[in-house]
Amino acid sequence: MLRVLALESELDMTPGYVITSHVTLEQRLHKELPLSLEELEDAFDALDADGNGYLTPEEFTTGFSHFFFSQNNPSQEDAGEQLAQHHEEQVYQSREEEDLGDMDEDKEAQFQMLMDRLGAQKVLEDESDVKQLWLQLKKDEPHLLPSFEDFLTRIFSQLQEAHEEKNELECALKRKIAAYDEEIQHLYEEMEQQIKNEKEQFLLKDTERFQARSQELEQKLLRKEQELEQLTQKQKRLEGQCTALHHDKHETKAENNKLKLTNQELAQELERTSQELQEAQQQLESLQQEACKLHQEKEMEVYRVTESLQREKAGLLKQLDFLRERNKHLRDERDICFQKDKAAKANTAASKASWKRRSGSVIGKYVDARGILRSQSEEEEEVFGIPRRCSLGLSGYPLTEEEPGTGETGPGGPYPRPLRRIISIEEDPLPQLLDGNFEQPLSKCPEEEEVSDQRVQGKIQEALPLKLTPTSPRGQPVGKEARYKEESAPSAPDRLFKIVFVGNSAVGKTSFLKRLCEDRFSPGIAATVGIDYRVKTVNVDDSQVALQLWDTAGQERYRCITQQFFRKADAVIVMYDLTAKQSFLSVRRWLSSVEEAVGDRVPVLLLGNKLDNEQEREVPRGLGEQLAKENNLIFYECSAYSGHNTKESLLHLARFLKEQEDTVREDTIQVGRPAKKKSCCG
Ligand SMILES: Nc1nc2c(ncn2[C@@H]2O[C@H](COP(=O)(O)OP(=O)(O)OP(=O)(O)O)[C@@H](O)[C@H]2O)c(=O)[nH]1
Ligand SMILES: [Ca+2]
Ligand SMILES: [Mg+2]
Repeated sequence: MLRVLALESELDMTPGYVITSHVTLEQRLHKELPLSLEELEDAFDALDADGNGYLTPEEFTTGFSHFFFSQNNPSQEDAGEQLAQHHEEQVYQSREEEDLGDMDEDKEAQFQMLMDRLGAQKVLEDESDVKQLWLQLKKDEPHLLPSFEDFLTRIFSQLQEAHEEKNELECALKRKIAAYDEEIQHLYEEMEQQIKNEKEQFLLKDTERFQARSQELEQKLLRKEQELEQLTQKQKRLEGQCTALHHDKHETKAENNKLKLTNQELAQELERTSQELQEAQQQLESLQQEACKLHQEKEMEVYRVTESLQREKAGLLKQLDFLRERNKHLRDERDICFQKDKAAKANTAASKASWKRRSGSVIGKYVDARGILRSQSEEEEEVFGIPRRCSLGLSGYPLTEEEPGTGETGPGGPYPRPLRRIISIEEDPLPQLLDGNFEQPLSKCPEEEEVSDQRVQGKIQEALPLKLTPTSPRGQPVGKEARYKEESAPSAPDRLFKIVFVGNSAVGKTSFLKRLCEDRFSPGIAATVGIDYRVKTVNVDDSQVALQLWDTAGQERYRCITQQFFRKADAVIVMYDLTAKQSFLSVRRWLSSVEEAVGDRVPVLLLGNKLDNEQEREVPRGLGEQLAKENNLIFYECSAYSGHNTKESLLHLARFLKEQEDTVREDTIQVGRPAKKKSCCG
């Protein structure tokens, strides 16, 4: 029993507490108990119900109670007995429980006192077993009670000690555990710390690496972003360019279409224009041909007319001479008559010279509509002292009503005036023949009538025959040569020179001629179309020089027409406007076309016009003089506006032409002598 009790004291009665293996237990108990290891082995094995080598408090309690009961009923041997025993035990227990139920109060108190004394509460959790045992002992073996109680005391003290030990152990264990824990904790912490540090380091490294990596990645990202940015910008630019190109493409396409359309239109236009141009060219050619034909016809006409006029003139002059002869005879006869019968102043019927009416000459068309000879000028007035004549119709009668009192009236009313010969515009009119105000029919003798104006008397008398016998139907014109005998008698012009007037448009050619021939200036003059024509007669050293002045149009488009007139020119006048530099610069071109057409055989007069416009002068005088010197020209600066140098320059040219012609004549007379060319400017 004791053995068992000692055994029990080694057991930790805490429920669930597992006793370490029995080997450990036997070793410990072997010292305390007078048992051999084998016996202890058997005891342990007997208690280890499940044979797992470990004793639990339940196994120990159960085993102990077996042992105890077996002590009480040693007889029972077999299993059945065991079983019965077990059954008995159960019954016992149940019986016991009944007893217990009946246990009186003091036992309970005694037991409690015992427990208290033993301080079992601290040690035991469940006192029922011990209570049962105690009661049982009390009941069955009361003498054992004290030993039981001793035992219990011991056990409990041992238990208490064990408990305390255990507690101490526990405490120690706890402490150890705590220490271990602490250590572990510490270690754990350390480890934690280390891990933490490691982690931290790792983290740090990791972070660093991560940071580095992330920086790297960031940089890479940045770079990529920049690249992306650049790529997007590039893409945008390219898109922009693409759209622009696309747009341009559209625009270009549109423009292209437009251009194609314009091109087609232009091509059509061009075609149309070229057709029009061809037509225009054809028209122009035909016009030019017509113009040339016309011109040639006109030229031919003019020359025919001039020829016929020349012939007529020669005829007329012959007639004139004849008339003068007749006149002279008549005068002689008259003188004789006067002497014979002063008294018998017989009616000498004025033999009405029946002036054979000349057939109208072809010159009619050169006289302007009113029959006024366009070339009549003041000069004639001076030279011939003939006042302005009234306008004559083509028939020779005045176009306008005469002032009353000037017309002659005969028995049958006004005498029909004999038709006058209308002198060609080609030659200067014989003023005395064409005098409008002195209605002297050619047949009338001057003595019958007092000529009102003394100034012209001699001229008319000389010129008019007293009595003209009817002559052959077409009186022979009195030729020029005949006139040479009558130096004094003014007559048709001695010389006839054809002068062509050229120069840029608007330099003042027409105004100059107007001033020269009509002595007036009309500012609003229109530009000349094609060619114009005037005649001007000047008196050079007592001889009449008729100048045929061809006024050309300066405009470029008439150049080909004017060009043709150079050929027959006896002299050329080149005019520029001294207030327009360009017109001066064109002079060289004019000179070269003159040179081309007539060589240098004709004299050239260079005129710088518009001298009145001094403030707008663009061509210094010296330049004109220099050019004239270089090209051997006669040079004047003049003004059609003021008339300055208009006559002087022409007189100079006329004199030059006359002298040139005289020289030529002399040369012709002295046969074979080559004519030398006089320099124009002397
Ligand atoms: N101040 C001034 N103006 C002038 C003079 N002569 C002509 N003019 C003006 O110049 C302009 C042209 O005169 P025109 O006589 O028609 O010139 P043009 O050379 O005949 O011209 P085309 O017939 O085209 O060759 C006109 O307005 C005239 O009034 C001048 O001496 N002085
Ligand atoms: Ca066991
Ligand atoms: Mg003109």
